[in-house]
Amino acid sequence: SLEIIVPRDLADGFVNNKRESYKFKFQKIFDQEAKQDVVFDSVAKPVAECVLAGYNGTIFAYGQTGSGKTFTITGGAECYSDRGIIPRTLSYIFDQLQKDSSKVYTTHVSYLEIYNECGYDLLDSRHEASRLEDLTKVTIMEDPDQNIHLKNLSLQQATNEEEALNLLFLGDTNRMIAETPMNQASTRSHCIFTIHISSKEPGSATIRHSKLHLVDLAGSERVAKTGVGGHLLTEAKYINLSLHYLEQVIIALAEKNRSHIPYRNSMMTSVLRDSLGGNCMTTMIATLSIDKRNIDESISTCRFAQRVALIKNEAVLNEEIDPRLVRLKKEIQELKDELALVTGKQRTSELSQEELLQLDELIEAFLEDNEPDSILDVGADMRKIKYCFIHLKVFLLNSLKISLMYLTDILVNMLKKEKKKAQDALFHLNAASAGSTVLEQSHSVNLEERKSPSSSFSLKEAKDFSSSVHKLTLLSRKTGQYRGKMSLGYQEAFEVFKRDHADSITIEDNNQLLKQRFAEAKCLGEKLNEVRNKISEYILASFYLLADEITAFRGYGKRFYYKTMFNRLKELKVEIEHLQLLMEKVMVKLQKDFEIWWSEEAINLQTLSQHSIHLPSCFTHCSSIPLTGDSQADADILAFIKARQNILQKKGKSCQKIGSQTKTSSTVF
Ligand SMILES: Nc1ncnc2c1ncn2[C@@H]1O[C@H](COP(=O)(O)OP(=O)(O)OP(=O)(O)O)[C@@H](O)[C@H]1O
Repeated sequence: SLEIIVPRDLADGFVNNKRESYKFKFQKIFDQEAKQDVVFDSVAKPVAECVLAGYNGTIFAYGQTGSGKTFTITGGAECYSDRGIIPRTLSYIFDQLQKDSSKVYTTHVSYLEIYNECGYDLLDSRHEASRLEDLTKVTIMEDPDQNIHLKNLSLQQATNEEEALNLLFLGDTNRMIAETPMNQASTRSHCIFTIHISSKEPGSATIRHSKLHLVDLAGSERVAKTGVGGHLLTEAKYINLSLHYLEQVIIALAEKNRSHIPYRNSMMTSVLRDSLGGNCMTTMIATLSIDKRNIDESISTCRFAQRVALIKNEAVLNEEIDPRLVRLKKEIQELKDELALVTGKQRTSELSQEELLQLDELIEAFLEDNEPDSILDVGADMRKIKYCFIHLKVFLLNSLKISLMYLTDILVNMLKKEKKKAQDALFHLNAASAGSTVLEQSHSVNLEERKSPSSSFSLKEAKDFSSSVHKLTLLSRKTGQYRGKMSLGYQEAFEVFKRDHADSITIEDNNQLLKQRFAEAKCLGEKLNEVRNKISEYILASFYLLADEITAFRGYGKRFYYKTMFNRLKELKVEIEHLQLLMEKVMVKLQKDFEIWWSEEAINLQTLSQHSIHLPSCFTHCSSIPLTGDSQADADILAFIKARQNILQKKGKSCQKIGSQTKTSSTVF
């Protein structure tokens, strides 16, 4: 349970009644020290398990701006351990899928942003987003059975964790690039990342479909308190309206005997219709900011969460008969009808008892006939032909089995004799030196353990590793485009800006970490190869030395070592890829911040020159700078000089050296 104590002064000021203590009960409460893996294990893992079993699932984060919704759902951009529910869930799901060979799985992801009641596809690869409006618009369609369909929302196939993570980061980057200062995307829009899973047992006609929505809602604060106006007010109204409609849906669902639930009032409630009061395992995460100023928002968040907890969903397995199979069955029936029409006989799928007896006699006669040219003629009936083939196959296998048993007996006897000779020789040798009886314990080593290691885990994966970590991600292509466009002066200014940006420490830290991980991976890769070769030698040796137990035991130890190293290498691969994506993301943010700042500086300088205002004293040496006459280029040059001066002034240092990096340095500009 959670108790919020409102101090008397606050109770008098902001909250109408005089209550000082508000108590709430929840399934689980995490304090601010809670780590992401703990949150994943207790919140997301149970839902992911249900989704893997074929149920729909939703996890949504609700709370005021800055309370940690994005941090919980997506994760922090600074370090690997900060990754949130989405990357951890992807990792868990793909891990489980890999372990289950009883079914064939297909996985897709989609990423939808809802801003001002309009939906946008964050994974639209056909468009390079620089504004939100550039992204493909998604609209809602309803079929006659009142099922919701999202038109234009792309479903991207992801066959493994790496592909899914790339898509997540692509969507996050599109979201970041498309946001404007007026639209701080994370604050003012809702985002829904969905993992779609289909599964089918080989040979079965039933397909299971399930989806997992991971939802990061817009900030839940009330408009009246935020004190915004103009465009922001319109926006805030939309956001508050959609959250208000969400609240209405929740209230309606919690009421007994309510027949109409107002899902259609907003896009978000329409999309989440199944998650709220429908066929879905839904979990809500309420995020609170413990700051004293936010007490009333925290109380209303808790109240909302309490109401949500009252809703009862009914989750059922989503199964359907494979439509291809239905079509094929129909086709078979039509063909059967056609055949009956041509032959004049209606054929059943089974042969009659009488027909089977006749066939057995024919086959027997055929097998007993020593004439090489003899023929087994059963007519143009596929059922009879198949029966003959099966019969002959069984006959052949039985004959083979008998020959093998005979051969094995001979071989086993040979082996026993050879082994006895080797043991006797070793026994005499050992007895002469220490009287050891090591060999007596030999029989427990399982032949299964002597198989080649490559049969239980694939070496190809280890080789793929080195190539995949160097692969260009979708994001680096995006950042590459930016860099390609820069002029020399622009690049120099960007370098100065980057050096002093708050995120430069993150970049540097992650860079160091990446280097360490690369080195570790390289070293592991080399060792892995070495061990692999040793194992092959041992196995070969133990095979030729007719089960020398000591050698095999050593080989087994190496195998275990190999497996541990291989698993570590796999972990490293995921971590390195994640770090690379984090770095790309920070770089995109940095470039974006720089462009905003750069254009602001250029505008400021243009204004200065238009109003014939003299440049400040720090610009006096500018007169020696040759200007080009082109207003845009000159503004760029002057903006850069001013930027450099600004940095130097703030740092209070001489012109030659720009000072050290600080976390708050973004305020410098
Ligand atoms: N548990 C946490 N540990 C460390 N940092 C956190 C934690 N929760 C949030 N933060 C940090 O607090 C800041 C705000 O968090 P976040 O962006 O997740 O809030 P939000 O609720 O999503 O806000 P918005 O409504 O604007 O999207 C971020 O810088 C984030 O890294």
